[in-house]
Formats: sequence, C-alpha cells, structure tokens
Amino acid sequence: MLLGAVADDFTGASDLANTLARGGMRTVQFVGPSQDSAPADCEAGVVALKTRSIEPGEAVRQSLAAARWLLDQGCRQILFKYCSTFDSTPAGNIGPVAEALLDLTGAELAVACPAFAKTGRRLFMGHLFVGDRLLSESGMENHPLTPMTDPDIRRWLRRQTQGEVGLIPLDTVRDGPEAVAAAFESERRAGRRLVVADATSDDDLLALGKALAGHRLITGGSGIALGLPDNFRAQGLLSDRPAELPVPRGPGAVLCGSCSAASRRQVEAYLETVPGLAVEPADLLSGGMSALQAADWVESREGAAPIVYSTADPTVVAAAQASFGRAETAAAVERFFGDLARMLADRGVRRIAVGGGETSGAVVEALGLKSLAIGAEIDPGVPALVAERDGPLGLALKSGNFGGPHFFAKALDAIGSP
Ligand SMILES: Nc1ncnc2c1ncn2[C@@H]1O[C@H](COP(=O)(O)OP(=O)(O)OP(=O)(O)O)[C@@H](O)[C@H]1O
Ligand SMILES: O=C(O)[C@@H](O)C(=O)CO
Repeated sequence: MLLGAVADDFTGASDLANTLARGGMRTVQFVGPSQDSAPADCEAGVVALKTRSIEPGEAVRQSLAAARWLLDQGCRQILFKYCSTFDSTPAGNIGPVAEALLDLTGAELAVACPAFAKTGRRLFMGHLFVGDRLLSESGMENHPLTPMTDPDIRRWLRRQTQGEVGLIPLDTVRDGPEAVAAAFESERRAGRRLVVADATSDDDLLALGKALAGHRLITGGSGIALGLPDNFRAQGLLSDRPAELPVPRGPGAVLCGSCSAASRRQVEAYLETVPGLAVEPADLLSGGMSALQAADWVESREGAAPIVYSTADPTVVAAAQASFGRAETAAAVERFFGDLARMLADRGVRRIAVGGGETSGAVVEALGLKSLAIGAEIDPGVPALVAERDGPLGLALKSGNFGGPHFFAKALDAIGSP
C-alpha cells in the first residue's frame, strides 16, 4: 500500500476512494480501524471511521489506530479525509485529529484543504464557499450535528488546535507547485503546522497535489487527492490495472437519514414514482415504529425498490432535537437504519442506496462489512461499491449534499441489477 487514508465518515471515505480509483490507484475502502493485512495488490487504502461527531479524545484514539495500521501496511503518505464543508464543532474533531496525526507521522506540517471544486466547494482567502454562498449561509449552518456558522476555515480550525494555522493564498497556488512548496517552507519556518490552502478549481487542486508529493501527512476533502496518484505514477509505482468487480443482482431499497437540502430534493424526486415510508424520531423512541415493521413494509412493496426516510426540514429536525436531545435523536435514527439494513440484506435485498454519512456508517457497521470494492462513479463524489455478504452486495453511500436530483434511481441502477 502506497497511500493510506483515514476518513472521518463512511460517505467521505467512498468519496475519496472514488477519486483515488478514478486516478488509477487500486483502492479498497476498509471498515473500521483494526484489520488483518490488506490485499497485496491494494495501492490505496481508505479506512472509514465514524469519528466526525464523537468525543474528540475518542476520535483521536480511533484515527491513530487506523493510521498506525496503514503505516504497518507500508504507506508512504497518510491522508486525513474530512468533509468538503469542514463539518466539525469548535471542539473538533478535525484539529485534534490532524495534530495527533502530525505527531504520529513526524510530519512538521500538513495542508488543510477541504475544497472540492466539482461539487462547488471552493476556498478563497481561507473562506469556504458552497456554490455561490459562504459556508455559513449555505444551509450548513443548520446541520443537525455540526452546524457550520463560520466560513473562515483558519479561524474555525484555530478554535480546535493547540498551534497557529497558516494560509497559502490562491495567488500562490496559481504560481504553481514550486511556489506552493516555497510557501509551505516559509509556513514551516514560522512554526505553523496546519496550513489552509486556497483552491477554486481542479487545476488548483492538481497544483497543490503535485507540491504535496513528499509530504508525510495531508489533510482535506477528496479534492486534495486529485493529484496524488500521478505522484506515485511518476515514480513508476502504480500497476494501472483496473479491478474487475462482480455484479450484485436482486431487490433494491433506499435508506435516507440525511436531512440536507440536496437529500430533501432527492427524496422528493424519488417519491414521485416509488413508494416511501417516512419515519419520525418520536415514533422510533416511543416504539411506535421499529426496524422490523419497516422491513416488513419494504418486503411487501415487491419489486419497487422503496425508500425509507427520516429526512425532514430543519424546523422539524430542530423540534425533535429540542424534545429528545440531539445525540439521543441521532442515535435512535441511526440504530433504526442500521437494524433495517441488516434485516433487509438478510431477507435478500442486494442493492442498498444510503443517504447521509452518519446514516451510512450505521448501515455499513450493522451489515458487518469489512471492506468495500470501488466501482464506477454514480455522481461526483459517489462511487458504486461492492461488498461481500453471502454474495455480492451493491451499495451507494451518498454524502448529504452530493448527487443530482434523481440520484437514488441512478444509484440503484449503477450498483447492480434487479
Ligand atoms: N428527522 C430527524 N430529526 C432529527 N435528526 C435526524 C432526523 N433524521 C435524521 N437525523 C439525524 O441527522 C443526522 C444526519 O446525518 P447524516 O450524516 O446521516 O446526513 P448528512 O449530515 O446530511 O450527510 P453528510 O454527513 O454525508 O453530509 C444523523 O445522525 C441522523 O440520525
Ligand atoms: O467531502 C465531502 O463533502 C463528503 O465526502 C463528506 O465527507 C460528506 O460526509
């Protein structure tokens, strides 16, 4: 293994795995920190954790365990993947995990770049935009777990770190990889160990990627990985042989626990032609709705690839959180989707499209999957995935805000056939 990544959620892991696989690296998404040895032909390994919204000390512990395993597999470079909308709270977990990984890898400095131009996440003068809005006006300020209320990534990250945070502005990035390398060097001399780098286009990300060739640690969204495969290719280290994957065949279902604006539109579009079951946290907590009831409902909709969703508007989410607590509500919803996915797979569902990073983590963990092979790209940032669970099981793990309006129908087609 040449490149090892630690991802703070499951959809983020498959987003990064998608970029690396498209770049020609033989990539495997691993589930959780402790694994046996990786397959010999794996060139990039992405360990999917569910550390985005947990207590910072535990996030650090799990991230270090994953990074140690990756280093044991021979990785020359570690990438800490977080969200392109920098999902975190003033307490973490991006800063604490990045600083712990700096110490582990012995790196003197690491870039911090959430930009992902293809999905509209652009960084200018350290400020993050989603489309034409600042992060803090993009809808992310209403996120159920990590409301992003400050678009200045330097300031937000500094609240989470021990050390100062630097900046490589866009002008320097546009001056090319040598100028970027010189800027990193001057930040290093100034003692800044985490350096936010601007990028508004794939060309910027490629220039940054080239400048990062010798870095032990990189942190960012999947965009920062765009240029990394070429660094290994230039050293003659890639086999450039694409993997062949089995095709999952069988019934499908959609599970959506994401409440993002994009997911709300996608759920609405899917419901135009397919039956749906809306679940509410209050019913899950009171026992009025259970995973077993939902599994029976899905099974009774034969052949329809129905959708089960908790997706709701921000006001509805806020009301549920006010009544039952933010963590308690999320835990109930995630447990429900995990249990439901396991029951559906046990009953023969072979294609599952999931909306939301935390929801995807709950689903993949409940299914007991150990690793996921990376297939074709469905929409930017979302690949088709194939796991082994009594035969091939097709999955799509969609980040909250990714995908076009008809993502779910497209995903079920891409991850196998009925
Ligand atoms: N109706 C609801 N009320 C309150 N909380 C909900 C509701 N539906 C889902 N949730 C919780 O909100 C969180 C949504 O997070 P999730 O990561 O799944 O989606 P997302 O944040 O849109 O996606 P991503 O992290 O990929 O951007 C989950 O913890 C989920 O359990
Ligand atoms: O970077 C992104 O936006 C996604 O891969 C993600 O992490 C959302 O959960």
